[in-house]
Amino acid sequence: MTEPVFHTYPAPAKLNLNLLITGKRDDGYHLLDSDFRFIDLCDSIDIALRDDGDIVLLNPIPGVPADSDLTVRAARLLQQASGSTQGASLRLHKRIPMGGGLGGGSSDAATVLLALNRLWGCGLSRAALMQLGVKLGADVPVFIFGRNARATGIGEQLSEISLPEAWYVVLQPTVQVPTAAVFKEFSRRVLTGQAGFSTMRTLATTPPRQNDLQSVVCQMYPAVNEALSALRECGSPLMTGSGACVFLECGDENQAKTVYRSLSSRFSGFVAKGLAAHPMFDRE
Ligand SMILES: C[C@@](CO)(OP(=O)(O)O)[C@H](O)COP(=O)(O)OP(=O)(O)OC[C@H]1O[C@@H](n2ccc(N)nc2=O)[C@H](O)[C@@H]1O
Ligand SMILES: Nc1ncnc2c1ncn2[C@@H]1O[C@H](COP(=O)(O)OP(=O)(O)O)[C@@H](O)[C@H]1O
Repeated sequence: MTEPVFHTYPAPAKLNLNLLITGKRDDGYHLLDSDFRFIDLCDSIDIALRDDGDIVLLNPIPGVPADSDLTVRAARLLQQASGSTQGASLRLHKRIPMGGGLGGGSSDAATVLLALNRLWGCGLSRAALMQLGVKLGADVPVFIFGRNARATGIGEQLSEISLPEAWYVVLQPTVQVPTAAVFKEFSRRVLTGQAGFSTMRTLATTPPRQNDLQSVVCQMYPAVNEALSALRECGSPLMTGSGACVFLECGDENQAKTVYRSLSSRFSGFVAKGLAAHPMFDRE
């Protein structure tokens, strides 16, 4: 039997540079207005073709059964949608903290869709892959879109944005935040008048450095508040997505490293560079 040939594909993390919650759909999903930026912290996925049609994750994440891993779900969804009879073996190298608001699972799913669409020769357009991706999670389409983007709808309506070079100090409080619980608590606060929906910004407005989920998460998880307070000594930090990670934008790498060094004995985290585009994005 011939040895399988693996190819390796990157799956970058994202930051939400702002996150406004502008409303709620009838199905319970919330409407957002958010600027997504890719950063250079990446998972990577080794993929080899199989001709038996099986989708096999060789190294499941402890606590996440292979069948519920977003990489496996993405591959099976593409098989169904394209009618492909080919399979794949997947090996996942996780570096993006889980439940951190950095979109790791969604990015892994997007990378599998992009890679297998090519390897299986499915020929689905980027738009068709994005429509498939949103079935796996609201964050998946932006990673298939491939450029830093302003997202509206639940995250599936995307327009490219151009962002200056920047480095980010990211602190990772030692909690995993369940996205659904955070949205649920935000919704409860809206219903009881303790919070309100933001207005979608107009094109002319400078994006506010605001995350409407931040105060909810800080109350549920004091560790997130502590990380924000520590970064506030150096600037104006923000939480990404539904947390738990928080970040501070810096204009140059030295500044970011200096800030991180001053906090690294108290917090885990890392310094990341903002990317101009997804590493798999080729401007054809
Ligand atoms: C908040 C954001 C911002 O980028 O990021 P993360 O913190 O997850 O990274 C995303 O909107 C998260 O997207 P994603 O993580 O793919 O969420 P999903 O799996 O689709 O949804 C998980 C649950 O969160 C709630 N949910 C999610 C997205 C949304 N726009 N409205 C919601 O109400 C729903 O209860 C849903 O069942
Ligand atoms: N490949 C994957 N990588 C990470 N998480 C995954 C993956 N597949 C499924 N999950 C599940 O999705 C949850 C949230 O994942 P993640 O994308 O890391 O966080 P967030 O939505 O906060 O950005 C995890 O706790 C895990 O149960």
